[in-house]
Amino acid sequence: MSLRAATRVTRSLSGLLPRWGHGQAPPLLFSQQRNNSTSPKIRVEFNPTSGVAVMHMQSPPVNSLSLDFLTEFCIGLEKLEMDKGCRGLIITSSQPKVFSAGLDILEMYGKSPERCGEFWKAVQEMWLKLYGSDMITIAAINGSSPAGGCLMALTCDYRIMADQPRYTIGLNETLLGIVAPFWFKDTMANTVGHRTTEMALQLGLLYDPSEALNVGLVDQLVPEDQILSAATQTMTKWLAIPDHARQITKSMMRKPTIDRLTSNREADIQNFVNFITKDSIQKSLRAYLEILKKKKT
Ligand SMILES: CC/C=C\CCC/C=C/C(=O)SCCNC(=O)CCNC(=O)[C@H](O)C(C)(C)COP(=O)(O)OP(=O)(O)OC[C@H]1O[C@@H](n2cnc3c(N)ncnc32)[C@H](O)[C@@H]1OP(=O)(O)O
Repeated sequence: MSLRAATRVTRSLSGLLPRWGHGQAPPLLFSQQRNNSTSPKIRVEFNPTSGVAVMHMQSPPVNSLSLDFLTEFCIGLEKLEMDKGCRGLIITSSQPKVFSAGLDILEMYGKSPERCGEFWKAVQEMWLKLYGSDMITIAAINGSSPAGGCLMALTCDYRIMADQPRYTIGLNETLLGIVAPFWFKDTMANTVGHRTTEMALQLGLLYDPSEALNVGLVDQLVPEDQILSAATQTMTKWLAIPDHARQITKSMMRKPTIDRLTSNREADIQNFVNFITKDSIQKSLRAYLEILKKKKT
């Protein structure tokens, strides 16, 4: 781990200690309204000539993965998957500085077990659809991408990140006092290997772009204004490979990981619900939300 990554971890961890005593009311009220907007959270541009679609995530402020967002994302993905003319998908963000802030913490804080279960099923669905996609999938990561945002990028076939040192990417769940589930861990280990994953997950490491490139978490760095053209160039290379051969190869590589979740889906939902609704975990999430709020003051 580089010194810069270590410093970031230490800073984040020291801020995570809960600051209220037993029986005290939550010191902050968190808006539950942010994700109720009815404007589309995903915009898809499909070019039938090239066979490539670009999916723009446009859910202000930070493309957090709420139940509504995930539902829209999966519907969009399914439509493209069913369109035989669509061979490639580029995923990017329309929000400044952020690719995706990961799972919407407000979906995990103060919610009923039933609602948490519904939410987790949608997270699983997003991963299963994207990791198992027949399309060539490229993440054009034009901003920070922690936790579930990093998972989404890792789930693609290729990752291009904007070379902007203030952006970070990684599975930082432990910093929130929560645990990346086995299929998050498997997806990362399949990309960067066991040892790097073991250390990154325990420490909740968030890498800057050059560190992410060094460990293989992303495949390429480009100036931010070139990210879509670089993704299109890479896509052209991948499109030159016959679809059936590429798809069978992709499936051969990913099927064991996908099968592990599909055969344990219900247990994984139950495990999430039991874990996330624990008082101690709810306190950690509340502390983290407070930190996000305080950052501004
Ligand atoms: C058994 C298994 C159990 C559990 C498994 C759970 C797995 C969990 C996976 C996850 O993905 S958890 C989410 C992790 N995400 C994060 O840690 C990211 C937190 N956010 C940030 O670090 C930053 O917001 C940023 C993405 C780097 C962007 O920074 P910026 O300065 O541009 O924005 P700001 O921090 O001011 O945020 C704006 C606004 O958005 C709210 N916000 C941010 N992230 C989230 C989020 N993930 N969910 C909900 N809301 C989020 C933030 O509070 C601000 O809100 P406000 O405007 O109302 O103050």
